[in-house]
Amino acid sequence: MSDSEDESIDKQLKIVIIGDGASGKTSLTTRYAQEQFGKQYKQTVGIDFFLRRIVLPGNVNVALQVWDIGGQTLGGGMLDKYLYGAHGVLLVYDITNYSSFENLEDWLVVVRRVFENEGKMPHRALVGNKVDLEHMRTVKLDKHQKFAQENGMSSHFVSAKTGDSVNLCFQKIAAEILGITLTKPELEQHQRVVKADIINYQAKEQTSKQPPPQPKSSLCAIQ
Ligand SMILES: Nc1nc2c(ncn2[C@@H]2O[C@H](COP(=O)(O)OP(=O)(O)OP(=O)(O)O)[C@@H](O)[C@H]2O)c(=O)[nH]1
Repeated sequence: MSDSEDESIDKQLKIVIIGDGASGKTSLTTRYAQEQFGKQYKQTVGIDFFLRRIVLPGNVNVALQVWDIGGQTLGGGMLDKYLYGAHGVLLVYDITNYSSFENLEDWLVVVRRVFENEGKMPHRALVGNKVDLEHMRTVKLDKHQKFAQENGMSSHFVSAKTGDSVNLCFQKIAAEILGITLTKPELEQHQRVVKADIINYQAKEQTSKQPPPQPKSSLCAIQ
């Protein structure tokens, strides 16, 4: 296959990210598209766009056009237009903020209204963000699962801060939209992998005449 063929895009998907202000939509998008995270909260006014190319099994080249919608857009006239033509909609909430979860009902009402005339609903994904703050969780797991089930949504937990499961979330959604099955090795490949040095304290306590201990490396995947 030539270089140009290799780079050609088979599918272009429009993915729209909605949910309350400060739930982490911009952080999630920039983590995914640019591998970055900013601690400072800067409200999105209107919309931001990002593009990321991925390859799915079967050598399917996909361009994901990610639309990051400002949380204040709910109730405004532009949201319908932003949603129009979406293949996938991510409904994001903050697991430490119960009202951001409750309000997803209102966001979903808009999604249903926009797509009821189009005949085909986009893929809808329920995304609980900020799992690095698990100790502050206020939205119970069973509430999340019930909401996803009742509304025909796929279910995801991520941390835009640590990057935990962010790639996996987008990869799964893109594959589901295109009817592509991800194999176990592919799923594992998109889990975030943390590399840590194991320090041998016993060896460290030995006299300085001894040769210094060699650090060992280990890999662990966060599920
Ligand atoms: N601990 C933690 N903080 C996060 C995470 N994701 C986002 N934040 C923080 O939450 C705040 C809001 O994040 P944003 O990404 O700006 O939220 P948003 O949903 O885009 O907000 P709007 O633009 O108002 O719609 C920022 O201070 C982020 O640093 C996460 O996974 N963990």
